[in-house]
Amino acid sequence: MIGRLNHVAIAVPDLDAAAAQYRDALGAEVGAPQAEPDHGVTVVFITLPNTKIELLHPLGADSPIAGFLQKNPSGGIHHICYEVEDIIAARDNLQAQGARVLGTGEPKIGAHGKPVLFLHPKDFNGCLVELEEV
Ligand SMILES: CC[C@H](C(=O)O)C(=O)SCCNC(=O)CCNC(=O)[C@H](O)C(C)(C)COP(=O)(O)OP(=O)(O)OC[C@H]1O[C@@H](n2cnc3c(N)ncnc32)[C@H](O)[C@@H]1OP(=O)(O)O
Ligand SMILES: [Co+2]
Repeated sequence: MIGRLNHVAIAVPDLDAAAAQYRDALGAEVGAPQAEPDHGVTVVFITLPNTKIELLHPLGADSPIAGFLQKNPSGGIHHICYEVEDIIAARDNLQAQGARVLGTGEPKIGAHGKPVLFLHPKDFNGCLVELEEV
């Protein structure tokens, strides 16, 4: 069911500093900040030859990643995103196996303009999993 690794997300305390570090110290291709108010984050995508890094910073009062950054003030790997061909079929399959889908259970449109869902980290070895339909 899951396909390519679409991105690895890192929550950062300072988005501009992290973006500059990837651009200047690591020589990576760094995109512009994208506000995603529906998700409570601002994101910066770093394009690598085989996947992307998604830098995340809280946006708004009730960002879902605020708690993560309070627990990890220096930042840290926040989630991994796998691609799926049919996100509803994937969701239904996973729920049938007892996995918890976060939020309303209905996909939201993510930063790439595609439907995304999140699976509870406690059901996936402590790793927050995002699925993106491609
Ligand atoms: C613009 C969209 C973009 C895209 O790619 O398209 C995005 O990726 S948006 C990314 C931001 N949105 C989300 O992360 C939505 C899904 N996340 C959530 O709903 C929450 O972050 C949640 C429920 C995973 C955690 O929320 P919170 O930290 O407030 O809850 P708890 O403190 O109760 O945490 C419960 C339990 O989970 C552990 N935890 C929390 N976050 C993570 C994480 N990223 N990875 C692994 N584990 C995590 C937390 O430590 C608690 O564990 P415990 O042992 O009980 O302390
Ligand atoms: Co993501």
